[in-house]
Amino acid sequence: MSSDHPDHGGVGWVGAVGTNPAGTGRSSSDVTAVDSVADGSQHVHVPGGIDSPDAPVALSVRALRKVYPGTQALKDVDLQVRYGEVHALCGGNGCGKSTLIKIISGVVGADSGRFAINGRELDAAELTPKTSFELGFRVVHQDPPLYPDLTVAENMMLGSSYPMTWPRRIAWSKVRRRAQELLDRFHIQATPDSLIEHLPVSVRTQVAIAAALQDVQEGRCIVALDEPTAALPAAEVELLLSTVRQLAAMGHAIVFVSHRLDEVLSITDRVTVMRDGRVFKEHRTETLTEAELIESILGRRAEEIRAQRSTTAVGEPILTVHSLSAGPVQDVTFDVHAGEVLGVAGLLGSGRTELLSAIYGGLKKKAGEVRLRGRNANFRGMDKAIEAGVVMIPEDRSRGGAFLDMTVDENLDIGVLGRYWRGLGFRRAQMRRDADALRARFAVKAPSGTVQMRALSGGNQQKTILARWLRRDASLLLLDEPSQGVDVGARADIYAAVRRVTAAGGAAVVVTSDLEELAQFVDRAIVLRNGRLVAEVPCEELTAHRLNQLVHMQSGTSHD
Ligand SMILES: Nc1ncnc2c1ncn2[C@@H]1O[C@H](COP(=O)(O)OP(=O)(O)OP(=O)(O)O)[C@@H](O)[C@H]1O
Repeated sequence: MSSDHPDHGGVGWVGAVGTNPAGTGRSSSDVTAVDSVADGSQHVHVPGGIDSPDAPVALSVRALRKVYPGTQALKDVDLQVRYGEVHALCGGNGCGKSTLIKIISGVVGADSGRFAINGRELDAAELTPKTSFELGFRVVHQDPPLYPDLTVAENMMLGSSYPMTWPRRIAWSKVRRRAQELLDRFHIQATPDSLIEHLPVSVRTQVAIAAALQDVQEGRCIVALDEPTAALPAAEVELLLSTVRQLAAMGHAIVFVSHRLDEVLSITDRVTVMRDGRVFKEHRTETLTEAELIESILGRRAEEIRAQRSTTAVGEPILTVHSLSAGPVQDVTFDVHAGEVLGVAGLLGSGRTELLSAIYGGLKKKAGEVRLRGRNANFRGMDKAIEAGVVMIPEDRSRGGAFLDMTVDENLDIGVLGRYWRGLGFRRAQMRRDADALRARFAVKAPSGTVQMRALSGGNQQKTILARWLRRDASLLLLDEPSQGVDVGARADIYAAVRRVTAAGGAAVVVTSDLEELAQFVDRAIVLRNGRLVAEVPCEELTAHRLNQLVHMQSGTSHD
């Protein structure tokens, strides 16, 4: 391990947390911090700051190893997280971040390693979900395990005990009231009786976070958030990030996994960068620049991954949308030209996802028309749109794409099998070579193309699905949150693939809640508010700040 200061403190390998006679594992400095929290103080006294060797350690991991068939996911990982800090775990897709968190939460077994959680030392074999939970480790996983056909209240109560009335009946009014309190506390736009399957992805993520954190007001916890903001639009991201900072100020230790480097730089105290199953480096956020962080994660210079704007002259209109109304979308008119990537910015509920869906034929139009290369394109269903050269990659990839029981290459090849028939012969070797090349081009980290899709990390599944769709000969790409969950290098690779389509005379429309990404990668943007197109931003005016102003303007939450 190479680290700036992988200091393990002076009291054994668990740092400042020794085990006291009462078995709570709290040192005296530790207890002071707890008392101050109980007193309602928003600040935790950390002697010398959280970087000090005296700062109490909440979580310590030592020499952790994990081998999956064909992959050594973790190689001698050491990590220390202190009370009162937000500690980022960063690294490329498949470097082992989720595996590390799953092991600490006890849901995946490690091969070897030692842990100290809230002062209790354990061996890898002793760590079960129950022990981890009882010791105060809380986690919101990348794909939160919510039950789509249950209500918000029912999902929130799963895993904690249901309030009961006599004679042994669930007290539903109490369940609902408790859920409503959580919805209010986390400012979630849902009711206790909303069915999860009817909620947008971002609201589902918020529900999962609220459910995991429902009891963290009491006592001190270690809260791990595995890419909590991947599916959240900007306004909710800010809300969540301030909740995270508040939790740290209350004395909890936060492990924060994110590919969104602006978030990492804005709310964390330290960053541990992992590469290929190892801890590569630990940084203090205060003195870290974005370029240094990118270089630490990727091992390449930040300039190498900057996206190029369109270099081709903008050609004839590929997509023309005229006075379109569908769902919340009202009277929207715009066009996208050959060679162009158009970005769509808007808050949750602005109609951005429905706009793509209406163009694609997934959402019924109320009025208006859609033209492709000047011809009427009122697609009735996906097949017709695909035939016409339109590719749509939806926001919710679990509905739109990954076949987890099939192999990676089968996932890549679905939809293009017809290409490989030559008369009665099937060109299997060519198909394999093409899949190899595709995995390499999209940097899909997999031991081989024959492993099951479920063995891939979240980001690598995402890259596989994108590669499947982007290999088609599309003339119009409709992409909803294309870089959700992918690392900073892969994000640039995805836009490079989009550029290949536009350079060949195609066009693309990209919806993303990451305004930095829009400002960096698209050629022009439109802004939607309450279903209406309210602004068009040309390339020379594209900045995240400008887009942020425009998306918030009417709601009175402008962030000037
Ligand atoms: N159930 C599994 N079976 C086999 N291999 C697995 C399994 N789960 C994860 N892996 C492998 O372990 C490695 C680490 O995966 P992990 O999910 O921890 O990565 P990650 O850093 O969280 O990635 P991402 O940023 O994409 O979420 C990857 O190579 C992945 O393919």
